[in-house]
Order: sequence, then structure tokens, then C-alpha cells
Amino acid sequence: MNFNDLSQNAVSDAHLTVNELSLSYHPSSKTVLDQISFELPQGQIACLVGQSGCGKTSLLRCIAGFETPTAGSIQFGKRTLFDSRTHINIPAYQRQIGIVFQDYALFPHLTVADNIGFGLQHLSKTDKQGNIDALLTLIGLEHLACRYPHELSGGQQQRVALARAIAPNPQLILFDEPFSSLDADMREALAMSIQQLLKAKQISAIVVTHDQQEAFMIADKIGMLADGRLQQWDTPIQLYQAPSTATVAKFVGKGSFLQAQQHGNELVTAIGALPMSNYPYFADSHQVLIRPEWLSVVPQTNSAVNGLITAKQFKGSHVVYEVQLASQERVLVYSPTDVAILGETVGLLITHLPTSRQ
Ligand SMILES: Nc1ncnc2c1ncn2[C@@H]1O[C@H](COP(=O)(O)OP(=O)(O)OP(=O)(O)O)[C@@H](O)[C@H]1O
Repeated sequence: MNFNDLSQNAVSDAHLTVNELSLSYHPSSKTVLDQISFELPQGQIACLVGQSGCGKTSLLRCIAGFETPTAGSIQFGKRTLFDSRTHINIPAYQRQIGIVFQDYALFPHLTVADNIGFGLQHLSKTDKQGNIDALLTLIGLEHLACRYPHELSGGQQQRVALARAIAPNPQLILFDEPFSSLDADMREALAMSIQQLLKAKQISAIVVTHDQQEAFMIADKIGMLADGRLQQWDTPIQLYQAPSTATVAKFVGKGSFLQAQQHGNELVTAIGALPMSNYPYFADSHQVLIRPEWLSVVPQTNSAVNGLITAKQFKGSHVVYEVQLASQERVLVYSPTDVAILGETVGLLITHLPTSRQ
């Protein structure tokens, strides 16, 4: 059986729209989700990031149908899954959404093949076996079909969990920290193979992760939550280069904040005047964000802006310098080579112009 046959029932109308979704677990308790709105076109992968307790899992559980939001709506293609105004609330088991949890949640008494085939009871024996074989091939575990979950590694178990979620042919799969119990190499390899698999099948996915690098690697869109509010819903590059709030800027990636005074189209800072349209500027605090790779450490004589190296870390592929400016502000700078020693006075150049903010 060709694996493509599995997607023959897929409808193209699988656009997820979450509109002004709010949630409080108890009427008197605080708002856990506060008017969350975003859209996810079919086949796109979104990652939810944010501090512990910001509401990532709660949002996933609302979409899955495990929690009842206090207000708002969830539309998936032509189907309304939830709408507080019209009192529509499709039960979880009828939402046709796949779910993959952190702990795999495989059935321990079923083999790999039977775990994958669990949601395919409605098919004939031949069709069911065909689907299971195609999925086993897809996840590269044909040779382990008869094993039980406890006889598999963590990565293998997670691949079986994914195959089980894909088997009923959902158009959306929700992942809650799917790779968190795996080691770094395994995480990266599995994240990439799952991304390819989802893309090949045009399955949309929402992935809750603590790992920003993982989100950058697999996401078409990243949603950053803080205190139950969606701070930004954007491409990974935009989130990194043009964070819309200081909260996002502080959470995503590394960087330094410098005081900035706006003069026309420029931001005047201790490292010079910067074109305002290119740099993330937070007007309420008069601060501009400078990423470490936007600057270079050069000999003192090569720049009008000087600073003192106050810290230095060798990271293998690059060196991280902390440079104290005349204003007493400190900036981080990445350098591909080791060019200065601790306590040395160096020059600083702005060598990279971030892409224009949209
Ligand atoms: N069943 C529940 N009843 C009451 N409060 C809850 C319940 N589940 C979660 N909360 C609260 O809702 C808030 C958001 O929790 P949630 O698990 O969604 O956050 P999270 O971003 O997924 O956190 P983490 O990254 O630690 O998993 C927290 O303050 C949490 O204590």
C-alpha cells in the first residue's frame, strides 16, 4: 500500500481559527487564557512557547476539547468546534484531532502494530493491516512491529505515539512537550523527521515546547504566551528579529537592551545612531534590543565606540563577549574567533542590519 493512500480522505479545508479564547478553571480564579486569537492554515506547524505556567498546555487542552473555555470560539475548516455564544462544544472524541503527549501514553499490553492500529477498528482487516504497515515504514520501525512499548527506546516509543496519532488520518495533531524526555541529539533528529512527515501529509500541528531552538527549527509560526496573553504570533525570524513587546524580546534568544533617544528616523544609543525601522524599539521604556550577532569586537582604533571586556565565554563555535560601554551599559557580542582578552578595551562595530520590521 502506498502511504499516500492514507491521506485520500484529507479535505483541504483545515484552517484553524481561534478567536478571543479565554479560560478560567474556576469562576472565581484568575484568567488562565485571556482573549487568545490566531490562525493556522492547513499544513502549517505552530509552536507555543512561554514561561512555565503561562497557559500553553491549557490552550492545547481547549483546542483538543479537554477543557471548556469561558469565552471565544474555535473553528476548524467548516466545523465550529467551540463557540461560547452559540453554546457549541463538540466533545473531544468527535473533534478528529490527534494528540501526542510527553509520556507517549502507549498501551503497554499492546504491540507496536496494535498500538498504531488502535484507532482503525472501523476498517477491514486488510485495510487496517495496510495502514499499519505503511505507518511502520514511515516511522522506520517495520522490524519492531511485534515488540511491546517497554521493549523500545524513548525515541522509538515517541515515533509509535506519532504513528498512532496519524493513523485515523487527522488534519491537526497537538503535541505537548513531545521530545522533553529525550536527549538533545535524539530530540533534534526526531523533531526534524516529524516535521518532514507532517509536511508530507499536510497535517497541521501545534507543539508545546520549552525548547526555543526546537521551535525555531520546526515552526512556521511561533506563539509566545505570557500570563495567559498571546504576546506575538509570528514566523520564527520575525519573532527573533522583530519582537513586538519587551516581554517577547527578553524571552526569545539572547540580547541586550540599550537606552535610546528617538531623533527623526534614528535611535541614538551608546553604540551610535541606528535606523529606527530596523531595530526593535520599545517606546514605553525607551529601549532598543541589540542581538549579540549584530555587533563585532574590533581593535580599539577601528571604531569610535569603545568598551571594556567584562566577561568572556568560549562556546566552541564562537566566543561570547560582554562589553561595558562608556554609558556603563553592557552588551553581548558574538565573535567567530577569539579576538580579545578579559579587561581589554576594544572597539565595537555594528556589522549586521536586522531585516526591516514588517
Ligand atoms: N486543572 C487545573 N485547575 C486549576 N488551575 C490549573 C489547572 N491546570 C492548570 N492550571 C493553572 O493554569 C495556569 C496555566 O497552566 P498551564 O499548565 O496551561 O501552563 P503551561 O504554560 O503549560 O506550564 P508548563 O510550561 O509548566 O507546563 C497555571 O497557573 C496553572 O497552575
